[in-house]
Amino acid sequence: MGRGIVTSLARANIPVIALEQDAKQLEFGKKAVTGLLEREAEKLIKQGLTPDTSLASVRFTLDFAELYDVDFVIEAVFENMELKKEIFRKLASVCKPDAFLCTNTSGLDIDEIASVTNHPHLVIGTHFFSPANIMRLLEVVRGHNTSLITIATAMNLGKTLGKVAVLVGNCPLFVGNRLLGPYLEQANYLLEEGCNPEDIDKALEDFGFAMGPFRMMDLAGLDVGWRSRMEKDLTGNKVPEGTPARQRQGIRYSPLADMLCEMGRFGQKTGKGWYQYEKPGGRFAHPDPWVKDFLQKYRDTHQIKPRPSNPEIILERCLYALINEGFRVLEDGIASGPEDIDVIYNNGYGWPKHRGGPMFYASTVGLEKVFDVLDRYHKENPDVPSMNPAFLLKKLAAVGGPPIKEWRTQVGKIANKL
Ligand SMILES: CCCCCCCC(=O)CC(=O)SCCNC(=O)CCNC(=O)[C@H](O)C(C)(C)COP(=O)(O)OP(=O)(O)OC[C@H]1O[C@@H](n2cnc3c(N)ncnc32)[C@H](O)[C@@H]1OP(=O)(O)O
Ligand SMILES: NC(=O)C1=CN([C@@H]2O[C@H](COP(=O)(O)OP(=O)(O)OC[C@H]3O[C@@H](n4cnc5c(N)ncnc54)[C@H](O)[C@@H]3O)[C@@H](O)[C@H]2O)C=CC1
Repeated sequence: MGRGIVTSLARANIPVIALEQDAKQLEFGKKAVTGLLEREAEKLIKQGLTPDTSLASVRFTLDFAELYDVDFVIEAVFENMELKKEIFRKLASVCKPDAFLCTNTSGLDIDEIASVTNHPHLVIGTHFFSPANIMRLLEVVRGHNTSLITIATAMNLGKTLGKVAVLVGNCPLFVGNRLLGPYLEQANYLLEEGCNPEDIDKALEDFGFAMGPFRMMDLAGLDVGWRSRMEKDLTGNKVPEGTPARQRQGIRYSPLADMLCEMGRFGQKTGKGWYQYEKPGGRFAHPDPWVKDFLQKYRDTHQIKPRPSNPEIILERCLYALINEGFRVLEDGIASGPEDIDVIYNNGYGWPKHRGGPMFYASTVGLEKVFDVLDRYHKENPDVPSMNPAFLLKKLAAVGGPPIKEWRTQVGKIANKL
């Protein structure tokens, strides 16, 4: 993410100091940023334009002390709370007192990160999306103490970078990734039940997604989700002994993605994940016979009898799970309206734009249908609480599923924590 963010800043002619933890990583990063900027320059030249971005605006360093007079920091280290806090302690001591301190976490608590600084009003989440120099979304996550000036500055940064900035509230995984959780959960359960990654990806790509869930996670890096689950003690050595492999805290859980990570299969970056790639860093996903075999052995171990799923079932389960969480986000006041969720999905996750975003799509399918499918699934699978229909969905379905623009008036004031 760091290299994509640096490239976006350099492209907008913002001087950047790019900091890494060791010389090897710094060299990798420098090479990657140089490559991305050169590629962009070539594209402009081909179009008859003169590139005005230069690598000279980027300084590469290993020394935190060089950050003493920067206006704005964007931290993008591994998804680990203790490490993020250590970095923010350092930043708070090195940077000038009015520097804005941003974190590119995928879903950690912004308030906890801010708590280690003396100026939490200057701390904010700036959540970029992979590939960070390409995807247009910037989720701006306000913490409890984040000031209006800090929010305005982060929103303005999004605009300067040519991105679409959306303000959201602070909760685990924020908005985009919070909806992604139940979507990925269903995709993983479908694998357990007999599908292969390519069956599920094909159904969602035929629906119009730029990438199905498994190709997308291979692109983002499976280790990101793994670290995020470790932070929640869902995997790793803090899981209590004797916990059944397919259960956590009494609810259904799929350990499949964790098992791939334990074997070093992180996706495109390692050349192997849910698919295989021509080399580490390769981009062309090929179905991997190893994965097919791995899934079959897993089903045998857990005595799961494979059953077929057609594209319609795949779509309903994955999409309605995602939409249901969208209603919960609205109930919690984490997004300011259904339109914001749609903008997030259209610009950050390769959602098919012609379908208008997940919440608009739900309104076109019919909220009664979405409710009925979720309700039936949840009654048959009470150990999957994410599929329990959200209260707001139930309420709107009960009044006939009005068009999206009428949701607010139908349900009264939606709690807004922004
Ligand atoms: C619940 C736990 C949560 C854990 C997960 C947390 C992760 C997060 O916090 C949030 C995330 O980022 S999730 C990932 C979000 N990203 C997506 O969904 C990407 C979906 N894919 C796409 O949009 C297009 O396929 C894409 C744009 C990638 C490619 O587009 P096309 O298919 O049209 O292909 P191209 O025309 O060849 O490429 C367009 C530009 O993209 C560049 N590109 C392609 N693949 C890339 C890759 N793997 N890495 C870097 N850049 C890449 C490609 O070079 C081209 O760039 P330009 O030539 O400069 O235009
Ligand atoms: N991969 C993705 O799709 C997305 C990731 N994120 C978030 O971005 C952050 C980074 O994720 P990735 O780029 O995927 O991870 P990564 O593993 O590719 O990169 C992390 C970088 O942090 C550097 N680093 C670690 N400790 C450091 C330290 N003490 N000082 C300086 N640099 C240090 C590492 O050398 C490495 O280059 C995480 O918080 C992740 O949740 C956010 C959006 C999307």
